[in-house]
Amino acid sequence: MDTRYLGIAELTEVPSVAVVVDVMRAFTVAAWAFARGAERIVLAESLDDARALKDRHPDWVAIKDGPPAPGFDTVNSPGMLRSMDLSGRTVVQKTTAGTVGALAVKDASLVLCASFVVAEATARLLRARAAHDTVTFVVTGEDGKAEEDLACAQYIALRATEDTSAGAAEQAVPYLRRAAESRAAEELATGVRAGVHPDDVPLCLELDRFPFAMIASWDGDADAGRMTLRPYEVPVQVTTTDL
Ligand SMILES: O=C(O)[C@H](CS(=O)(=O)O)OP(=O)(O)O
Ligand SMILES: [Mg+2]
Repeated sequence: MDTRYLGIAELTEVPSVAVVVDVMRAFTVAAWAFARGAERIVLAESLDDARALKDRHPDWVAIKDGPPAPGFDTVNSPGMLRSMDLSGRTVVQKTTAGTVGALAVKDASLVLCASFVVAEATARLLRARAAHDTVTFVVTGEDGKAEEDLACAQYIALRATEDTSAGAAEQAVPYLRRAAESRAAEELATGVRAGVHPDDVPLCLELDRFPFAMIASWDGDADAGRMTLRPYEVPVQVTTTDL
């Protein structure tokens, strides 16, 4: 597997396989939404688009980053999502980096959205589906320089070359440390960013909290057709016929 690491603005061609990484916080939040029962996450193009989706589908749960705002049900915080019951719900998500990165590679043949909480499942899916491909990791934060996203991307790339899930916790230590010392972690912990729960940073640094990867694909049934994120439970002994 060949790997490359690009910021959103550096995506000049359609990748074959894309792993869009946003540790703090979009794809930690997305994983928590699925853990709390959400059926799918519609990735909104803009705040206006998210509001319009919510207007057309009042039963959908709209999430934005930054401070709470009219028209949105909650904010981009795993600490807040953790206590919500989202059973069977469709979530609409719009954030500054993560959802923008996923939409930027919407024409790729496989789009995974990832963070530390789904790292091993993501790596396992790459082992099965992309062992002979070039995998483009989209480092969504800070114009491709966000240390928490780059560290997570490099960790998933490392794990994707391993045969088993043994040893993951030990291998992860330096990568998690880089994320813990990132600018995003500091800003979330010190109140520079809005719409934050005190547990957000530790929740974003939980390794393999969830057993699923997250695949973004076109869903013709969502509104008039939308890029939509869904969880994908990756069998431990996966073969290509499982997919
Ligand atoms: O909600 C977040 O943590 C960020 C937005 S900001 O950098 O805090 O303004 O969005 P994300 O797309 O999840 O990085
Ligand atoms: Mg981020």
